[in-house]
Amino acid sequence: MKPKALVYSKLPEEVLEYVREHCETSSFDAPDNTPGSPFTEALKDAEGLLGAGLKVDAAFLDRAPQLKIVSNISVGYDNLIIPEISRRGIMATNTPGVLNDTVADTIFGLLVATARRMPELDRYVRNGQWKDSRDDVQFGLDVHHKTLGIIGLGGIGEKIVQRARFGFDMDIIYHNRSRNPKLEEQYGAVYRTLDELLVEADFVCLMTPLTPETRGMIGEREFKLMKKSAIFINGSRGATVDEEALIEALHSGTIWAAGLDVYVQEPLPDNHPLLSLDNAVLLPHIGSATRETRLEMAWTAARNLVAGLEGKTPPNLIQA
Ligand SMILES: NC(=O)c1ccc[n+]([C@@H]2O[C@H](COP(=O)([O-])OP(=O)(O)OC[C@H]3O[C@@H](n4cnc5c(N)ncnc54)[C@H](O)[C@@H]3O)[C@@H](O)[C@H]2O)c1
Ligand SMILES: O=C(O)[C@H](O)CO
Repeated sequence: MKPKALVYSKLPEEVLEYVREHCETSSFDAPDNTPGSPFTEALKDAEGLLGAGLKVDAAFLDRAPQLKIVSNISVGYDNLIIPEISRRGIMATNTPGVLNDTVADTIFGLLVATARRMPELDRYVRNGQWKDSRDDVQFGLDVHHKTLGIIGLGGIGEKIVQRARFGFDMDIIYHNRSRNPKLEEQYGAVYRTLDELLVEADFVCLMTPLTPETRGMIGEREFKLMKKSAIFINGSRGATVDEEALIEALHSGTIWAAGLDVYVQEPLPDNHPLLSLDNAVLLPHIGSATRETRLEMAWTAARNLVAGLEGKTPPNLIQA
């Protein structure tokens, strides 16, 4: 008898087919947690769960008594309450590595777009302002030969640094839980305390996971330490930043601009204060969102799921 899998995100057809070959599969484009819904009913028997972004905590796990593995289609797993999942002997997996280059392209692209004010100037052209323009209205800041300060130099961070160092001749400083001598040598990256990095960097780029230690790690104090010309880039998770402090820093000119892919509340609600700030460039959490990479992530997560349900150690098992 095949194990029972519950898929709660829309998967590419070939990946869903692979899951169906190995598992008795109930599949939904999105979870519907209302009592009595087909998703809720399927959850009662599910041994494997596959999808992106669902909060898996104690209350959720109480509704899924047969669960053996939760396979996340993302590298970040702050939606999974790992101590609670492990306490019940359930495995959890993520999709590291396969998205590093794609996310680095997005985050470095966001950095350049913010420094050179590209979205704002696109609006300027479309609104017919070009013909009566003064040049200085269009001035941005240079990226090349500046200092990039990266907080969280892991898989994605390294690929951002590679682009900055070899594509844009930038100097690299970094702050991490531990030092990485290999990357220091490879990219000339220099380790800094968090405060040193904030004071020195022209671009502050946040790429840590969201954990109890990183929640709200950049707030009013940290923005005040940054240069007035600093550009802040967040590609991690919205809650690593105190969003109110960020809005105030952008509004008051404490920093020059911000490029954001992630927010405390996603999608951003209508009338959110960030929407009215021209010095904020806003992307809708699309770091890994290319066809190729999303397909690769779905395959990685599906293979993790099937391995776990076949009694093997999944390739990307999250260590509690
Ligand atoms: N915007 C997007 O679409 C998108 C896409 C992928 C990942 N992400 C986010 O990026 C995060 C990082 O992904 P990754 O694959 O590079 O992970 P990773 O584990 O390879 O790297 C994370 C790095 O952060 C460091 N770190 C952890 N806690 C820290 C702390 N308190 N202070 C300083 N450094 C700390 C770790 O030591 C590690 O080097 C994910 O967890 C996710 O939240 C966002
Ligand atoms: O963590 C990730 O993989 C991305 O943010 C997609 O959710």
